[in-house]
Amino acid sequence: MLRIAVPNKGALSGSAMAMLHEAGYQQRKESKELVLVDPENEVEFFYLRPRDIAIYVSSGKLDIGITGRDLLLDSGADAEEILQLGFARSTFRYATKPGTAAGPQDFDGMTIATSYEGIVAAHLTEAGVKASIVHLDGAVETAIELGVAQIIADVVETGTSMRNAGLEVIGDPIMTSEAVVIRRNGAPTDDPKVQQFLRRLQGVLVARSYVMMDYDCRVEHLERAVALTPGLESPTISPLHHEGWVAVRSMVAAKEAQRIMDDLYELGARAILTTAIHACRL
Ligand SMILES: Nc1ncnc2c1ncn2[C@@H]1O[C@H](COP(=O)(O)OP(=O)(O)OP(=O)(O)O)[C@@H](O)[C@H]1O
Ligand SMILES: O=P(O)(O)OC[C@H]1O[C@H](OP(=O)(O)OP(=O)(O)O)[C@H](O)[C@@H]1O
Ligand SMILES: [Mg+2]
Repeated sequence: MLRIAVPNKGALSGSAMAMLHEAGYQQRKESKELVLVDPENEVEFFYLRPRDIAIYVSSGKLDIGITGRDLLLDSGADAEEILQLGFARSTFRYATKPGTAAGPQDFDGMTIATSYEGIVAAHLTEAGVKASIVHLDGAVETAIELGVAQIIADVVETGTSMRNAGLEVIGDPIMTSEAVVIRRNGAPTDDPKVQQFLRRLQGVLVARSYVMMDYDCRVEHLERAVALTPGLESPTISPLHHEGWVAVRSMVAAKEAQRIMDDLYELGARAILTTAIHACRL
């Protein structure tokens, strides 16, 4: 059985479980369930704190896990990311009250509050800055108002939490993060069970970001139409009963579908349809 760590709460949990469900795996129904066996797919899911997942995976007790790139880096665990999942995207940034500092070069002697001590300590060392770090579990934005620190380092998605606390982000982003699949460094790369799991998740990613496009076009316009819809390998072309016309079928990036439909119409294509892809193996 493949043993997989899944975030049990927080920003990663819901999207991770939704993606696994979409990939055909059973997921827990109750938030108190700690372990779920999916015998049909020969997988065992362990619902763990997101921050602990890299540690379990690096210990070798679990084969793979879903966590945030920032949490993996912060843990210092001996694990590596093997697939990007495209949700829980964020940047990790310093922030302060306007006028306190412009970037790490001004931090000497200051105190920085964060939940990600590992990332911040490594970044300060690299920048040659001598500052103190105070560890907080969350709601880090409040630390400056309450006098615990002059600077914070935290996850920023929309920037709303920073703005609401009257803070401005300073310096370059320390890192960008998203949900990732991780495995222990040095674990075999050709484990067929892991490969199958990754293919299923990749299938979900493709199904979410592509649509299937069908249209009819005149043979003399085919080359220009195919240039607009080259597909992944190459489009399928079928003859139509109406002479001089063909039917074309091709996968298209969902976010470009409307523009491509307009361009195909201009070219003379007709009966242009898009349909959702529910699952896929590339
Ligand atoms: N608002 C957000 N938008 C996108 N990603 C986020 C957001 N907040 C946290 N994350 C990401 O979620 C992961 C942190 O998970 P964790 O569950 O510890 O955070 P959380 O949602 O703040 O939960 P908690 O506050 O209960 O600890 C990190 O990878 C982080 O980048
Ligand atoms: O830029 P934003 O869109 O505002 O999102 C970022 C905020 O979201 C998360 O906080 P969460 O709500 O999980 O609370 P926490 O700070 O207690 O972890 C994160 O820690 C930031 O505070
Ligand atoms: Mg949080």
